[in-house]
Order: sequence, then structure tokens, then C-alpha cells
Amino acid sequence: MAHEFDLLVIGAGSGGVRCARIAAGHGARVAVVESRHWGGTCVNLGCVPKKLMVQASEYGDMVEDSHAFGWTSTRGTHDWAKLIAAKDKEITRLNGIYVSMLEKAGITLLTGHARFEDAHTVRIEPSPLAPDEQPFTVKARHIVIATGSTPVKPDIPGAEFAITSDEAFHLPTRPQRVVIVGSGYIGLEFAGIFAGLGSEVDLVYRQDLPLRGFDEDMRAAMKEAITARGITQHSHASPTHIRKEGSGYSVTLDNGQTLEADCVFFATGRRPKIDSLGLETTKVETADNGRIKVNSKRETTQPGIYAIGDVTDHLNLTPVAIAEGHNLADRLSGKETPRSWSLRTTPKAVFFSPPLATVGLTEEEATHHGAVDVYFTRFTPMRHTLSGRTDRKTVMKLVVDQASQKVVGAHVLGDDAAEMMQGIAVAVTAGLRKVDFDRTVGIHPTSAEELVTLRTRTRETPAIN
Ligand SMILES: Cc1cc2nc3c(=O)[nH]c(=O)nc-3n(C[C@H](O)[C@H](O)[C@H](O)COP(=O)(O)OP(=O)(O)OC[C@H]3O[C@@H](n4cnc5c(N)ncnc54)[C@H](O)[C@@H]3O)c2cc1C
Ligand SMILES: NC(=O)c1ccc[n+]([C@@H]2O[C@H](COP(=O)([O-])OP(=O)(O)OC[C@H]3O[C@@H](n4cnc5c(N)ncnc54)[C@H](O)[C@@H]3O)[C@@H](O)[C@H]2O)c1
Repeated sequence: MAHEFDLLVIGAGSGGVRCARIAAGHGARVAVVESRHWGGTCVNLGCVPKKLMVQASEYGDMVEDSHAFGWTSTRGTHDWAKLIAAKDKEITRLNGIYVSMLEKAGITLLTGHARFEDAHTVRIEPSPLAPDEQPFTVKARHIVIATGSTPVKPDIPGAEFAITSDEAFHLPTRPQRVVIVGSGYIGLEFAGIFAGLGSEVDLVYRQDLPLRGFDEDMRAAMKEAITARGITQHSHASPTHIRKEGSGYSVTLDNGQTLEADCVFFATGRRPKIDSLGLETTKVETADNGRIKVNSKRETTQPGIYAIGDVTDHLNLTPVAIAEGHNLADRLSGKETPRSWSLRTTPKAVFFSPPLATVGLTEEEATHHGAVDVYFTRFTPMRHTLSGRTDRKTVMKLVVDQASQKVVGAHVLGDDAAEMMQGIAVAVTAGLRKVDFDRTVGIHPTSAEELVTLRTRTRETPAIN
């Protein structure tokens, strides 16, 4: 059977774009199909607009803090519409860059919704990006599914009144009272954004501490940081229903409490996007929440079809999708895989203010492998000794495997934590030991120097058998 393309990539997001570009660079005939927005979630409804909005939300406090440093500026008011317009302009610019980058790589760009007809044939149907286009079919030898994920809402009465992150990026005005449900990445990042811009934020979550899965000490530190940011926390709580009341909403919680809001925001996770993909016409198998099953080579259960990124739902981060796309393209082109990486040492950051960044194992995870030495510090960063915000602490923790003395986990909550953690991730990936940190000279005066001057073991935690 003749194929029009060597490779068809479905989805022009973080993973798909990288996979297509690398394969084209190796000389393959490549097409990419995109239904909604070039650049995918990260560029349009994720990392990029989120980070711009986090940055916007930090200026208000900075203006106030500057008084202690001799400035006389006043905080003023924030213009939400201006921020959204500036952010949209930047994203439109990035969309254009993605298109021209793909075109320059000699890739065929197809717009529409992709649906499998069989394992090597995909029908392209009209979609928001190409509403008037006539359907057509494409054949390819290899097909990569890189369709990402989509937000989920709890199935409760009134859920239709709640927004998700998708809508939060385009609200016409900033809501004054926001109830955010969920204390994962998105819940915390948007709680910080709205609070910093002047909204009253209620954060509702089911456990005792936010950020399930993160190191327990850091979760406790984050709980304090959330309070310091002026956000009201409702732990051990979940919404049972939402009612529309006048121009606002009332949210009833399972602890009997009712919260009034102008906006209810569900940050309750995402699911793989496989809607109307026609997987039933192939042998591609999915698991539990729709995740496409793949092996370590990103092969699905259908020969010739592969999946990368969020649609496989293991560590849903842009750099992971990119790395998977890159390695898959190399492998399909018969090139040596340039690098291998470990999910265990993939760094992560939650862009709250201050951010929390981490690499490697939590203390709890590490004790499953053996006893650990813990080094912990909590201090007021220099800036806030003058600003007076002494409740804005910096917290750092190193988790060291006792037997090998390797640093197996590093965790920082504090200004610039994400910037700091990239370098620390190199050290943890390289398997460096505590003594290597000790013999590294610090940069003074910084918060980061604490990571190489932590001399006294805070505690020793036995292994969990
Ligand atoms: C609010 C938010 C903030 C985030 N912040 C960060 C962050 O700071 N750092 C980080 O590392 N990660 C962040 N993420 C996660 C990151 O965005 C994702 O992990 C990443 O985008 C996944 O890339 P992907 O290639 O798997 O999918 P996506 O980027 O989602 O791309 C999939 C593309 O496929 C298209 N598509 C879907 N179905 C079809 C179809 N049938 N036909 C044609 N096209 C289709 C979609 O329109 C989309 O453009 C954030 C996510 C969200 C929601
Ligand atoms: N900075 C970053 O790297 C970044 C930022 C945003 C998103 N992301 C990625 O996107 C993914 C999705 O983000 P997210 O914050 O939506 O998911 P998440 O899994 O991080 O958090 C979801 C939260 O919602 C809670 N929850 C789920 N169902 C609930 C219910 N019915 N009632 C109350 N609470 C409920 C969960 O307990 C959890 O705390 C992340 O896991 C991450 O992979 C990354």
C-alpha cells in the first residue's frame, strides 16, 4: 500500500511538534494535523499564559514591598482586560512561530479533527481551526497520537456553572470572589494568580494538606505559604453542589459550609483526549481513564501507531512530552536515541508565589529504598527582612540515602525555586553525594547557597520495609 507520508502526527502540541520536527530533520515525509491551536495546551492554555499571569500577579506586592526600600510608589489598580489582551497578543505571536517553524522544516500542516478509519488511514474533518474545510483522508506508515488531555469536572449538581483552566484564561473580567476546588498544580497556581491580582480566594481540597504526592514537609510549608498569600483554605472538604444566585453562585461543601462566589473554578485534574479519535477502528488499547497504553518505546498495542505526552497520562509535563516526541522520532528514523532520562529525576515546579520546586524522591518515597538522612531549613529570605513579610518563608530540604550518601531528593519553596532547581536536578541526575554538595562553594548572598551549606542533619528516618 502506498502511503502519502512516512509519519503523521496527530496533535501539534509540545510532544507532537517536537516529534514532527525531528523526524523531518531526519528526512522523513511528515504531516501534522491540528484541530484547535498550534502549539497545543502549553502555548495556548497552559504553561505560557499561566506563567505570564503569575508574573502579573506578583507586581502588586512588589510595589508595596518597595516602600521599605525607600520607594514611594502606590499599588494602584489592576486592568484585567489589558493583561488578557497582552497575553493573547504574545500567544498569537507564538502560534505564528510554531506554524513557520513547522513549514520551514518541510512538514505538511493539516488543519482539522483527526479520526482513524483504520491503522494507517486518518480522516480529517472540520474543526474549530478549519470549520469550512471539506473532509479528506491521509495515509501514513507510522502514526503518532499526541492529542494531549482535557480538564475534568466532578459530577455534582451545578457543575455546569463552574469553569476550568481552559476558560480562566479568557474571563472577560476578574472575579472578585473565587472558589477554587483542588489543590494540585492548577488549583494552587490560579489561587496565587487571583489572590495576587486582588480577588478573595477560597481554596477547597479533600486532604489535610495541599499538593498530594509531594513531600510531606513541603506540603506543610505550602499550606503556610497559601495562608501567607491571604487565601482561605478549606481542607477535608469537597463541594456537593453549586447553585446560581443572582449574578453569583453558592457552593455547598460536604462539611455543611456554604461559600459565596462570583466564579467557581474546578482544578480537579485532566483526562487523556481521545474523543472521536476512532480508536475502535484500530487495535489501540486504552486503560482506566482513557490513557493510551504504550510500552517503553511508546508503541501502542497496534503496530505502526505510537502515543506520546499527556494522552498516555504518566507525568504530564511539557518537557516530558517533548523528550518522548524527540526520542520516538529518532527511533522511527533509525537513529540512535540521543539521550535517556528518568522520570524519577524529572524536576517539577508549582508556580505559586513563592514557587515550589522539586527533583527526585520525597522523604516518604526514599525510605522505601532505605534509611535516609534529612537536611531541612526554614528561614525568612533577605528581601522580606526589610519588607516585613516575615510570614513568607523559604523552606529547603535535601533527602540523602544513608547507605550511598547520594542526594536522592531536593525540595525548595521560595523565590526563584524553579530557577534554582534546574541546576540541582543536574546534580541529582548525576547521582552526586552529599559530600559533593558540601564541597561546592556557595554564591553569597543568595537563598540558593543554603543548599550547599546545610551541614547539620535534621533527622534520620529509618527504612520502611
Ligand atoms: C493550566 C495548565 C498549566 C500548565 N503548566 C505547565 C507548566 O508550567 N509546566 C509544564 O511542564 N507543564 C505544564 N502543563 C502541562 C502541559 O501543558 C502538558 O503536559 C503538555 O502540553 C502536554 O503536551 P502534549 O503534546 O501531550 O499535548 P498538548 O500540548 O495538549 O497538545 C495536543 C494537541 O492535540 C490537538 N488534538 C487533540 N485531539 C486532536 C484530534 N483528534 N485531531 C487533531 N488534533 C487534535 C489539541 O488541539 C492540542 O493542540 C500545564 C497544563 C495546564 C492545563
Ligand atoms: N507547573 C506545572 O508543571 C503544571 C501546571 C499545571 C498543570 N500541570 C499538569 O497538568 C496536570 C493537571 O493539573 P491539575 O491541577 O488539574 O491536576 P492535579 O492532579 O495536579 O490536581 C488535581 C486535584 O484535584 C483534586 N480532586 C480531584 N477530584 C476531585 C473532586 N471530585 N473533589 C475535590 N477535589 C478533587 C485532587 O485530589 C488533586 O488535588 C498536572 O497533574 C500536571 O501534570 C503542570
